[in-house]
Amino acid sequence: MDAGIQIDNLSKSYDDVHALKNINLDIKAGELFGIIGPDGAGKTTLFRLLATLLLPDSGKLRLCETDVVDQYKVIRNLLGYMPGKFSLYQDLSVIENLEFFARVFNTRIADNMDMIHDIWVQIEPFKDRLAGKLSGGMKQKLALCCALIHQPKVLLLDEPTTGVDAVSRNEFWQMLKGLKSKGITIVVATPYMDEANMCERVALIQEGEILQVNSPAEIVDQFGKDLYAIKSDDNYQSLLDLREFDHTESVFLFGQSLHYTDVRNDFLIDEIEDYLKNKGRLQLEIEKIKPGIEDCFMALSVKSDQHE
Ligand SMILES: Nc1ncnc2c1ncn2[C@@H]1O[C@H](COP(=O)(O)OP(=O)(O)OP(=O)(O)O)[C@@H](O)[C@H]1O
Repeated sequence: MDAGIQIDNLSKSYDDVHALKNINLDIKAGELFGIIGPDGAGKTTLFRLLATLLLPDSGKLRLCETDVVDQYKVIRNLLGYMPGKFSLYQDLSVIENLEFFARVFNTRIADNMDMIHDIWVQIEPFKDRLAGKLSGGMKQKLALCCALIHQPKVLLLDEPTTGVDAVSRNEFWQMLKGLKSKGITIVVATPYMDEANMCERVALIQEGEILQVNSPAEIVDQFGKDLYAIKSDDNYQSLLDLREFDHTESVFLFGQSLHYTDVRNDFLIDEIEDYLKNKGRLQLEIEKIKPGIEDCFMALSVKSDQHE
């Protein structure tokens, strides 16, 4: 059985909100795939459709060569789903949660220990603690064990690292790489653009539309413009001034600096510096930088808005 996912012309609306607009996506068996987009982009809707919890308005979804709508009972056994919010019973202990999920799938923990062992050993010392009393990182590990206890072929993880500290986030991605080596197809939805680099390929999604599907490295390679980081004594005022600058193609606030592209291919950085100095800016620092996934996302989303 090929554990890939095929999505053809899929649309879903909630009344007048078009949560997914005619999307197409092909995820390969055994891939670690990211669905990357901001809040409200449609990630959860896509996962709920794949997990047989919602029906599409139109389009086809296939998972492990099986139609998700027609054969939803088969799909539920093939799939492990870790929803974004509270998939655990807070007033059951760690072990009781795991036993519960095993029973739902008519299986036993002992029969599936090989699948969860590496993760389970990290939470086993807390097995009698109520799930509600676990730290964010521990809850996430338990939820992952629960989603894996029936040995699914495909694992869907909806924002698994939201609200989790940086160390646990990193550990979590290492765990996913371990699972990938067992041959499971893993699809992770995340609003954190930097997590794209942990995936083999990603789909960038915004307002129900897929902007691009590719490997993170190829997405960055296709940026196609020189990018500059600009800092000054007042970044916000620089942003406003650069929006008025004749040669600005794009300018966004990124943390402690602005990210800027110019419509011209050939120009001197001094021209931007002089322009901002004339506007009264001090302590200017301008340097050419490599684009990240977030820069690519911004550029693609501007293009997509211009098409509408
Ligand atoms: N049950 C619902 N009723 C009405 N609108 C909904 C419902 N669920 C989602 N939406 C809307 O559909 C769009 C997509 O939401 P969805 O939850 O799929 O996005 P998301 O990328 O998972 O974002 P988030 O992380 O905020 O959940 C949003 O505009 C959202 O407000």
